[in-house]
Amino acid sequence: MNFVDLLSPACALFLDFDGTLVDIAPEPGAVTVHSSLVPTLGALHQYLGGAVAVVSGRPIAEIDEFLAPLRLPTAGIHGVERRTAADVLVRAAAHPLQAVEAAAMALGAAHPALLIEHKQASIAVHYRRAPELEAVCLATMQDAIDRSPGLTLLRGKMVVEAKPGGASKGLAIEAFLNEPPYAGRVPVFIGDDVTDEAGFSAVQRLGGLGVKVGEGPTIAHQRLADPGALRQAFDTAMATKATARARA
Ligand SMILES: O=P(O)(O)OC[C@H]1O[C@H](O[C@H]2O[C@H](CO)[C@@H](O)[C@H](O)[C@H]2O)[C@H](O)[C@@H](O)[C@@H]1O
Repeated sequence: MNFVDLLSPACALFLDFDGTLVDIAPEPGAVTVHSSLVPTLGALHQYLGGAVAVVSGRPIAEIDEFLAPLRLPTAGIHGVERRTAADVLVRAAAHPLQAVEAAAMALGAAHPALLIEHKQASIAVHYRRAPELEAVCLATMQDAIDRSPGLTLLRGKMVVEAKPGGASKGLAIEAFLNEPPYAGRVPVFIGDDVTDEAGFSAVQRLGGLGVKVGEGPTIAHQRLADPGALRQAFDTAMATKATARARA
């Protein structure tokens, strides 16, 4: 892929976090932010006139902590919350989590290898340390979701999550694209997980490009090997643009 061509000032760039900007780690708190990432994202944000946003399954507050001191426009919890470029926080309707919370806590108590993540509007059960528990996690969460109006099941990398049904990464990207400075630009979304397919679908329907990071089936039209390849491509693109500007 030629990121130098892709990253023109006419594009709006939407970025997933885990598995895309950072490598997957054994647990959510253990990810490492590469030293070049924050300066590179800052340079991209400036180069694209502010038309960059993170679109993550994590809460916005966690993304802010990982990327500090950079504070980008961000959609969190798969689009349930969204901080616009004008710094306005928009939240989708919340739905009662008691049934899924109780089911997840009982599951965690029965199987200490599971990690239960509370994200205000959603509950995630991570089974990375016990992959053999996938089926029981899936069945238990689906049963609790069936008793929880408004919630839907989302699967990700070694995780099953109950989240509000009215939000998705695709809808979050479309909302950004209705606002400045994203409106009228060619959208590019880069992600790695099944949860990112809704984002690929949205940008490609709107004439843009989806870029899948890593292996696995996807509807994205382009692919990169891993987060390291993406960071390298960004660094190369920014260096090339800087050289071109210096020569002009
Ligand atoms: O949409 P993303 O920004 O990619 O976030 C997706 C989920 O990422 C986190 O879980 C995943 O990454 C962990 C750290 O690498 C890994 O241990 C876990 O197995 C993955 O599922 C995060 O904890 C979730 O809340 C996000 O939804």
